[in-house]
Amino acid sequence: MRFLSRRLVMPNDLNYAYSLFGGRALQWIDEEAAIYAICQLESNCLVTKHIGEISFEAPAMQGDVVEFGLETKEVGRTSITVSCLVRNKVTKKTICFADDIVFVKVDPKSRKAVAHGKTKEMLVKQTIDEVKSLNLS
Ligand SMILES: CC(=O)SCCNC(=O)CCNC(=O)[C@H](O)C(C)(C)COP(=O)(O)OP(=O)(O)OC[C@H]1O[C@@H](n2cnc3c(N)ncnc32)[C@H](O)[C@@H]1OP(=O)(O)O
Repeated sequence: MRFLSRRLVMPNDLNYAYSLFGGRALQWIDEEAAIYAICQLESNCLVTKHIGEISFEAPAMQGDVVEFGLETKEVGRTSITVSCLVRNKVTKKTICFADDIVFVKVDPKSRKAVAHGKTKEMLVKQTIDEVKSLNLS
């Protein structure tokens, strides 16, 4: 799992109990996972088909920096399934985990599911090449 993005918990992200609102966390997860899926499939014509079980393990508080870890679980003909872990950047404590987020590539005109043409093997190679090109050392 690669931690690809961070966000700062701001006052307007809080719930009535002064911790990160679950609905905001879901919005962030959908967006972060969509960006990840778009980059993996190299297409922005994707829609969220399914978000499976999600568990909230620990609260995030105002001023916390949270980071998003993303991973490809499955690659189908028209779909990709990803998981997303949200954790505290400093303590590494898990805030929530969404195991099963499915995106489907759609035709921009008909809005019907269409093949994305990628396999899991292709995506593994693509990621290795991308990480190499970032020259992170
Ligand atoms: C980023 C966003 O927030 S987008 C906004 C929210 N999302 C939307 O508005 C999407 C609304 N939904 C739709 O338009 C339609 O359901 C579509 C076009 C996505 C898919 O239509 P369907 O008739 O379900 O397509 P179809 O049966 O061909 O399935 C497409 C893929 O989804 C998968 N799928 C279908 N139902 C489910 C499900 N309940 N759970 C998980 N995967 C599913 C299928 O296995 C298939 O994957 P594969 O081709 O890789 O094997």
